[in-house]
This record gives sequence, structure tokens and C-alpha cells, in this order.
Amino acid sequence: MSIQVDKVSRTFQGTLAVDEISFEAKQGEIVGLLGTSGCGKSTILRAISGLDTEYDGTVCIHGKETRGTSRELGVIFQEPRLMPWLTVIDNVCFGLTGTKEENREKAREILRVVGLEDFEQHYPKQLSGGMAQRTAIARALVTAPSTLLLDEPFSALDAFTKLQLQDMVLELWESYKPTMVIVTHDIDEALYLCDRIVILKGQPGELHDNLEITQPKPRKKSDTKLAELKEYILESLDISRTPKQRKEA
Ligand SMILES: Nc1ncnc2c1ncn2[C@@H]1O[C@H](COP(=O)(O)OP(=O)(O)OP(=O)(O)O)[C@@H](O)[C@H]1O
Repeated sequence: MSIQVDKVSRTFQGTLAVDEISFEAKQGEIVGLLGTSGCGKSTILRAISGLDTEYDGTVCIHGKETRGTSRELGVIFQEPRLMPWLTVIDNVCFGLTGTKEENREKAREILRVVGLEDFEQHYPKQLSGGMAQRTAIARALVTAPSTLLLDEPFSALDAFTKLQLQDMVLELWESYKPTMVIVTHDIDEALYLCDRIVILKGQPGELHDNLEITQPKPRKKSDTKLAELKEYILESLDISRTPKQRKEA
């Protein structure tokens, strides 16, 4: 499924938070929404997900204007949002419509993919942060949604778990190529995962750049082209200089 965001603006209590943002995620692309804090990345993702409908402009999913949630869209948030009274497997099954056995079979398959097959009877409080987030990823993926929206999915995790889960998401993407939009603050993460990076800047947030990243995946973290792109992004966001250097420029 492709996603077209066309001139989306959002005002909160009379204050413009994002101003006419437009971009496209083509079928099977991973698009990163990158920008400094408060520029409106999550606001845009909430408009795409349909969790927010009070925006101006349009969001089209596969060419059709949509406003509101859809089963075609899987959403993964920064925190796992698991139901504490349900086991791992029941959290993953929640929302599935098949028979109990069918649902459990599907859930077990995806729990194997995320490496949690031995923890299906655990409750959320018995899991580490990374395991809880893997459960949330399994829950979002169990319906094999054609589009996945991820709002800073790894930002609460330690550096090693974050790298592992980035690779896991890439492997899952390789397996059936869903369209993905991922909100991140992390330039390295965006350069590692994304086919396109949409850069927002300012308050209200405006579209600043739209970069296509053509390096084949999986990518080497040491790739010189990616290092050049990182420098370019840092400079364009004006964060490669100290406040003193900015003043002097
Ligand atoms: N429900 C809300 N009510 C009022 N203002 C809001 C609301 N949601 C977002 N905003 C404002 O909209 C702007 C954009 O917020 P948003 O959370 O989309 O930014 P962000 O780029 O995702 O930030 P961060 O990277 O810090 O999570 C901010 O100024 C924020 O205060």
C-alpha cells in the first residue's frame, strides 16, 4: 500500500503545530520521519494512523482518501502498551478474529520470528524492556498489515537491544515488504533502515528535505556514503555546530 500525505496541517488550541506537510511512501518503501523535538513527527504519524482526524489536508492510503483507523495499518509505539493481565501470547492474539487455535498458531509463528517462543506464558511485568517491545512488534505484525507505522519504536531501549530490533524489523520487512513509516530522532537509525528520509524542521514543523537513500540493504554502518549523508543532515538541521558557532555564522 502506498501512502500520500498531502498538505497536512494541524492546529492545537489555536497554535499551528505542523504546516502543510506533503510526502509519499511508495508501496514497500521504508520512510523515516526525522526532525528535532517538537517539529510534528508524531502529529503526522497520528494523522496517517487515523488516531487523529482533526487535521487539514488529506491522507490517501493506496490512492484512497482515509480519515480514521484501519485494519490495514499496524501501529507500534515508543512504549509497548501491552495489557498487563494477559500473557505474551494472549497479548499477541488480542484483536485476532479467528478461532482460538488458529489465533494461537499465528501468534506462535510470529513469536518464533521475534525470538519469544519460550516466553509465551510470561506476563508483561516478567519481561525486559526489549522483550516487551518485541511482543508489541509481534502484536502489530501478527495480522501481516500491509502498512506499518512506528513511532520511535526503539528509543526507550538500550543501545544493543535497539540495534538487534532494527535488524529484526529489517528482516521482517524483507519477508513481505510492508510499507513502513518510522518516526525517529536518530539519524543513524534512519540511514540504516530507510529508503527515504523526510526531514521536518521548525515550530510549526515544515517540510525541510526529502532524501532518497539508494544504498542497498542491509547496509554497513561504516558506509562512507551514509557518513556523508549524516553530515549533510546534521548541517541542514543546523545541529553540527554549537550554539556559539551558530551565533557566529
Ligand atoms: N494533543 C496536543 N495538544 C496540544 N499540543 C500538542 C498536542 N500534540 C502535539 N502538540 C504540539 O504539537 C507540536 C508537535 O508535537 P509532536 O509530538 O508531533 O512533535 P515530535 O516531533 O513528534 O516531537 P518529539 O520528537 O519530541 O516526540 C509540539 O509543539 C507539541 O507541543
